[in-house]
Amino acid sequence: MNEHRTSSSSGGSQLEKAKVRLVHHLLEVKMLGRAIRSMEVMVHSSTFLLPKLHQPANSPAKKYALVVLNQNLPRFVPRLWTHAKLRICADGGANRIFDEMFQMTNDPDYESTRKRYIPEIIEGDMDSIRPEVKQFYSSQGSKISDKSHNQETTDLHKCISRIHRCTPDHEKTNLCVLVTGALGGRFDHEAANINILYLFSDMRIVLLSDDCLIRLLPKTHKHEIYIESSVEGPHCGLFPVGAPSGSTTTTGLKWNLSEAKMRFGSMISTSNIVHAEKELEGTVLHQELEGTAALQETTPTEAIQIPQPPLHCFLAMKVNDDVSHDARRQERASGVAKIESVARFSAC
Ligand SMILES: Nc1ncnc2c1ncn2[C@@H]1O[C@H](COP(=O)(O)OP(=O)(O)OP(=O)(O)O)[C@@H](O)[C@H]1O
Ligand SMILES: Cc1ncc(C[n+]2csc(CCO)c2C)c(N)n1
Repeated sequence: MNEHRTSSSSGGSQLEKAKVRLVHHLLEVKMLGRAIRSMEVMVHSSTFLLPKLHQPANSPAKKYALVVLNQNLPRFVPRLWTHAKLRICADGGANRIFDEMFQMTNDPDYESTRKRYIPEIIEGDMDSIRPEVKQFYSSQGSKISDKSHNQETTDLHKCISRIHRCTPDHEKTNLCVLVTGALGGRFDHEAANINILYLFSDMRIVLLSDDCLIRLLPKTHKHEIYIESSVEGPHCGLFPVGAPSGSTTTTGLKWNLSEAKMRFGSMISTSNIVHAEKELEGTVLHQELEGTAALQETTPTEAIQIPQPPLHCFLAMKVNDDVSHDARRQERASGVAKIESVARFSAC
């Protein structure tokens, strides 16, 4: 009898515990939904890849800073160079500008081409820039920022630190830092370059190569990403690096996610395709991640706390030639894709 009572009361308490867990879970879902709805939208676009002629007249004025890394220059560098407000070469990136701009601009006059492309700053540990290149740019007025004493951070890190330091907070959101040659080379460099997106998540940084661009979708916002279908896509991927994305919902992709969990070691979205023909104006991806602080504010009990703040997700987008801009524009309709994602840590 006693035994029976014990097991039944323990069964009862198990049921109670399950109920409490369920209530907590429902509360958590409700709060996450509320957190998503209250987030501001961050708009992204890659119009910097387009020739000036094709840039939308009414797009909001964005300032670009260009950082050139020590890798083959992507074909659109001359265009980015012309429109950037600031140009920084990361150490050996200066060799690339010195050596490769002729071929890119098809200008037979070497001397005058060189003198047209002078970076404002060359920043780094100076172990890759050639002495004659350093001498040339120094004589043309470039600031040489020699950080050879610092072997703790990469040259890209040093460049972005400088931009971060020199940009007032209220201007950070209106500045886009384009980093060329960041992808497709040595994997340790590529991974370190991606890490920069996370280290400086309050800045808009786009890593670029001839084939791909990567941008962070910060956890603080919802995101609308207008895809320039003439020069980017249709392939794309979403990567929750460092932390799981607990619930991601997308529209406008061929393989949409519906409250899907993404994490490394499980499902991630790769080889996805922008597939937004049904919608009309540019492709938009929404991704939303909430932080611990927001949850703690609204959490009625200690039990539903997220153990660590979730991290951000990044979006990788295929980049294409823009030679047949008009043809391609007709071929692939622009559209709107949305991604909503909530990062959540589960106990497992
Ligand atoms: N193969 C590559 N792939 C991706 N990024 C690169 C590659 N090579 C250089 N970079 C980027 O360009 C920046 C400047 O390159 P540079 O060769 O001057 O760097 P470094 O610090 O001397 O590199 P290393 O590790 O070879 O000593 C690096 O900080 C890195 O961000
Ligand atoms: C844990 C650790 N790993 C590697 C390096 C080496 N390192 C990192 S960035 C950099 C500069 C490259 O220009 C160098 C040499 C370090 N310092 N600490």
